[in-house]
Amino acid sequence: MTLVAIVGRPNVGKSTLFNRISRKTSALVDDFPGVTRDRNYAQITWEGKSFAFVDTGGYVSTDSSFIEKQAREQVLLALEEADIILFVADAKTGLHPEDTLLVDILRRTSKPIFYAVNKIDGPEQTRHLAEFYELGIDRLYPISSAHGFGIGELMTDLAELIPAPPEEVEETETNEIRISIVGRPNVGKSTLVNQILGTQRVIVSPIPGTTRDAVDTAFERHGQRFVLIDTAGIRRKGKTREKLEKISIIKALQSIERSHIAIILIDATEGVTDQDLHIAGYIQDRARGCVIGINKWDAIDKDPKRTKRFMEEVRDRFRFFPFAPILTFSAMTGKRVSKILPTVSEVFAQYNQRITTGIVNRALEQSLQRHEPPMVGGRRLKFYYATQASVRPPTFVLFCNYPDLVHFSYERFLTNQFREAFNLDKTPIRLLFRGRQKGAGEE
Ligand SMILES: Nc1nc2c(ncn2[C@@H]2O[C@H](COP(=O)(O)OP(=O)(O)OP(=O)(O)O)[C@@H](O)[C@H]2O)c(=O)[nH]1
Ligand SMILES: Nc1nc2c(ncn2[C@@H]2O[C@H](COP(=O)(O)OP(=O)(O)OP(=O)(O)O)[C@@H](O)[C@H]2O)c(=O)[nH]1
Repeated sequence: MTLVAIVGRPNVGKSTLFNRISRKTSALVDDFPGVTRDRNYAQITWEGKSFAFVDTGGYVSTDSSFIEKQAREQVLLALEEADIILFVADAKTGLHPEDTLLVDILRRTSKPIFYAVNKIDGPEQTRHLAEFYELGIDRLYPISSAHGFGIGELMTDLAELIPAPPEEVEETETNEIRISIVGRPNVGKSTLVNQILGTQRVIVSPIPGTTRDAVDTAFERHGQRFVLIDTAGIRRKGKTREKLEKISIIKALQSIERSHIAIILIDATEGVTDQDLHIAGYIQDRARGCVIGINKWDAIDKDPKRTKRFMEEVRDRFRFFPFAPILTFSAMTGKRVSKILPTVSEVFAQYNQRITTGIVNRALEQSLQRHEPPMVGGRRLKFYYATQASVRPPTFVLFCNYPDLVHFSYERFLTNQFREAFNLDKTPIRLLFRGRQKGAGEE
């Protein structure tokens, strides 16, 4: 997905603009689920084009010279990582020497840049625009983030640069397994990529991903084709790790989006952190297959008691992922890395599993017998029929009398029953509840 970064001096109104675009416009906003804590990025659809917005601002320092340095760094990082840059200046303060500096940096790139002058709240203020033409930019967008003026036009021009959404690749029945490797900085992602690719002789070819930086790598193993998503992105080392955080998480989300199976790496020497769960939450929301990889296993004390406690803790913190296999390995020494691809294949096979309708209905009947559906609001919940609607992940539609009243705990019960009956212990599955079909072709 195309990534648009908003950059500019402190206080020019970047977050106000971001908020307006992500919440208060008619743009359809799909917050990245699972990562709602950080409000700095949003997935947006404007005139049929989808893209992600990131606000690079929010400088913590109060020392103004330091802030300016930080702003410059953000611009450099945005240039490196984003596909389109949206530069914002402030009409109220007027043209600032620092604006000129930032614009000079931006000029060095061939990436598309949009220049907006903010806080032009009414027609009488458009005169403030004049001095910004000193920057030598042909097209300036006068906007008011606070009042919403000029935003629509800017967004429309921006959307024009974004490629049309690709045909839904997801459901094409190719058998290549698309894998994303995600995790916090320093967990060993690139070491693992090198280890996996180093042991694979048949590297098919690097294939350009959706954005210019994203280069995926395809290879074959025992006749199975694998694609490692965004190999280039994983290998590229960020110099200023901390500040990359905002963009790097979006990159991870985008990789997950494009993959079938996500390998989330945990650093054994640090244990499971909140951010690991944050990323995992996104894998869950997107219903991707998942393998939990505990890396740097060589570096910890392998006292059996301690190991047992460690594994229990991982299971507990990932309790929302009971189906994700957990592997321990060392990307550095290569020990047990060979387990990864077979495990991924196993998860993928289940992720694609189709169950015949007869078997689905037998499992439904048995589940209903084992545990009668509860009364809801004085009414008895009744299930009529079930069928598998799709794969990736296996998704089952259950027709019943009160589809909206199926309680979470009963849904969980049915999910567990289905998992067991169909041997789907390693993949997410989805249950959808629908009202009884009234006639052919009707929902
Ligand atoms: N008059 C006017 N004020 C605005 C407009 N947009 C933002 N502001 C004000 O400008 C100030 C700074 O806005 P922010 O959105 O926090 O600026 P920022 O660029 O995100 O700041 P950093 O977080 O430091 O990077 C706030 O007081 C806003 O209310 C606008 O269109 N018109
Ligand atoms: N002991 C040990 N160290 C490892 C292992 N895997 C990676 N490391 C070390 O951990 C550090 C980070 O590894 P990278 O592969 O660069 O991690 P990364 O996740 O790609 O890092 P970012 O680029 O910051 O996201 C390096 O110093 C590696 O040598 C491992 O299995 N065992």
